[in-house]
Amino acid sequence: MPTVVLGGGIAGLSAAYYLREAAPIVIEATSRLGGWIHTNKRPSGTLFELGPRTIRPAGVPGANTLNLIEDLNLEQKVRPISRDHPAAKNRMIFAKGKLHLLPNSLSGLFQTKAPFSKPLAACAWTDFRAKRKISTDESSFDFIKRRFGEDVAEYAISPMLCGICAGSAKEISAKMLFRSLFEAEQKHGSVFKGLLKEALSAEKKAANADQPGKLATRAKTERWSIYSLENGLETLPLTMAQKLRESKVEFKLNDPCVQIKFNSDSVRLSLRSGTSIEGETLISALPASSLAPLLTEQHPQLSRALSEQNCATVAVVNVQFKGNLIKEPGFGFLVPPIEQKPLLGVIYDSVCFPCPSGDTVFTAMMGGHWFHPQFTGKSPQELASVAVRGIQDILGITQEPVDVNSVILQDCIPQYTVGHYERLDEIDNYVEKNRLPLYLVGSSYRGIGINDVIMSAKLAVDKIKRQSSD
Ligand SMILES: C=Cc1c2[nH]c(c1C)Cc1[nH]c(c(CCC(=O)O)c1C)Cc1[nH]c(c(C)c1CCC(=O)O)Cc1[nH]c(c(C)c1C=C)C2
Repeated sequence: MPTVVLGGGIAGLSAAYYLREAAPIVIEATSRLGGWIHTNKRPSGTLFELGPRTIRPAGVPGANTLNLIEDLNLEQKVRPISRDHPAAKNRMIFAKGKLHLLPNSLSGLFQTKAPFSKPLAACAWTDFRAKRKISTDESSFDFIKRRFGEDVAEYAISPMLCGICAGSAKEISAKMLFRSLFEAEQKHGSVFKGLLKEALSAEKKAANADQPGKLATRAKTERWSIYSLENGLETLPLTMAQKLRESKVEFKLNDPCVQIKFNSDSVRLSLRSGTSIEGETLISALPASSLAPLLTEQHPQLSRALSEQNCATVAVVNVQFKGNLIKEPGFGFLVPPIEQKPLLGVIYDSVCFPCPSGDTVFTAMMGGHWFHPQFTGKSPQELASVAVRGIQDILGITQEPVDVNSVILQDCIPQYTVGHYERLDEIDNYVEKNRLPLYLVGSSYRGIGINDVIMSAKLAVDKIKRQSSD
């Protein structure tokens, strides 16, 4: 019996790719593969990315993605941005009516730069003096405020979390971004005291990873900060799908799963069309909240635990203006939630990847944790006007755009709220105790970035292969 992969986004495709020799079946509810990775080529030739647009090469998961890209023969299509490129160095926040460049050098950390009221390096002193608070988890905002001060929580961490998960730092678990810092405080009483130990354990982790391939080594030597692919990031899932088809992997598209039942040594999936599929093992690459209702009848407790996760909805508006309008090149800017603006942030796409026409391309992101009630019921066109006006106001642009595309990405980013990792333990324990042949991969669990998601698929497939050879 085959392994069944549920979901044809990047997590499902990666799982199927790592498992391709065992001929898995991939089930996807829609007619499209690739999930949130979606590149829209405009009639002018400009690329609008509707979802993620770049990947980081750093760390073990970063090297793993580069190994995969090399395996897919996509090396020639990689478009890297080095660490000294303005898009890698210059990150801004819009606060108190102005754009502010975040410090990008050691000396910058020792200067008082607006909107901060003291040099960021002074945080080390705040951390040394702050009392330890014993807890299993707390919000990112509370953790950073306690250890480094309110300024840093409000103007550095809150916008950063908008840029990563479009979420509120007041709700997102401190362990999502600051796990090692959080644990350093719990163990050593101060974050800085624990940093040395963290560096040592990072080396140990790296020692356990697969060997970096040629491309990952090149990324290190050439000091890449981020990269994309020729014709946009969708080249990655499209190439994977093509290779999977060549490997005779079976796809069932346009047929959502409506129920999952586990038997003693197999799993049966009922699809909306009435088809039923039997497999030995199930890899679910669906968001936890979409998997939950499929398990309600047979495993209500597991279903309840999975359904506790919320996802944020993001409006993504791509905008093209004639000519070069960017005075200060950079990655773009983020807007701290305390500013109460409709924009979460704006990416300067054409700084990273210039338009052949010399035009300026921006992507505005809106909503996220604050989508409802602010934008409830608004059409993509209405949201496009809000975004265009926001960009024009902040950047002092008087001309109208030559091209705009607006989409609402419904429930696209899982929110790792306080208690997320404890809930994951509960889910894992349930699956193990009930000996379910179920593997959970994708952005709902242990990392929302593309690298994390691909890595989750690799780890699940490695485990399946180990178990079947035992
Ligand atoms: C649809 C909106 C998304 C927002 N965050 C993500 C998406 C898909 C996912 C994400 N973005 C970043 C990370 C961190 C790790 C990484 O892989 O780089 C993750 C998991 C960082 C990031 N944030 C923005 C960009 C362009 C990037 C680089 C990676 C990528 O292309 O997604 C900008 C940005 N993202 C969001 C907002 C609100 C925003 C604002 C300018 C939400």
